[in-house]
Amino acid sequence: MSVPQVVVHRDAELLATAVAARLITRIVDAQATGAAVHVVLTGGRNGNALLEAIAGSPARDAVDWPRLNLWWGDERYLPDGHPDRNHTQARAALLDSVPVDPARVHPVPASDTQGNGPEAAAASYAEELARAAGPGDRGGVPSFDVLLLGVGPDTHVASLFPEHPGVRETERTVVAVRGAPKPPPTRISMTLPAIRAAREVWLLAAGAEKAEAVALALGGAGELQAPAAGAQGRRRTLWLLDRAAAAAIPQQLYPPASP
Ligand SMILES: O=C1O[C@H](COP(=O)(O)O)[C@@H](O)[C@H](O)[C@H]1O
Repeated sequence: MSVPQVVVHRDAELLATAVAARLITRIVDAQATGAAVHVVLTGGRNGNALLEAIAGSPARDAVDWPRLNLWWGDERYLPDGHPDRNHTQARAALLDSVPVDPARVHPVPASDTQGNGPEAAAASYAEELARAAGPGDRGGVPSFDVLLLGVGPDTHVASLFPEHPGVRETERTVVAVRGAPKPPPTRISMTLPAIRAAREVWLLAAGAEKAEAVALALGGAGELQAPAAGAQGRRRTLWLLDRAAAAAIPQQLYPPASP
């Protein structure tokens, strides 16, 4: 696993703009190799702000959208089109305005399309991921090029909450989450093993309400107490923060040249 690297931007708006530029470049470079590129999206404020920033960037046209494979790290178990679904929010922020191929966009099943409960929806998403995995991929998921995660104020990532059963999962790639402390209580989430199969994991956090969580996760907490601490990419783990969210991180992690 990779050692976390921290990048700090002035504020939430610049964070979204800078990460949008970074992600567009990363996708364009990966697509230039001819390989299938897989990106895992996140919900939440920073995830949606990033998608809006991509939508507003002229460089978005450099992405070969029909060839891009998109997944979600977690989802709220709600009917298709519900405004609180991460998929619905991603469509509004970006996906409805770029020429993605619906066959390559992989939303987590919704409660009305997969009405047999969140456990069945999680199993179905795990199967979909396994079908997309190539012979060289590990752990029953495609080798995600970039897996994005928002960091919650309690250190949750995807829908893996501190001390919840989901964060203890070591085998399955996707689990149902019941009784989540953040509404809605019923969710579907990729697990830490699936997250750690990604080549690059990028964690996003902005705002003073995230400062304690970021400091805890980067300060040596265990993943049960702070799930964000367990989110690491095979090649790269990037913590992309604004100044307010970075305010309490250990001094030695603060990048020296941050503006
Ligand atoms: O509920 C969720 O929360 C996290 C963090 O969201 P934020 O608004 O605090 O940034 C998000 O990453 C996750 O996808 C979402 O389902």
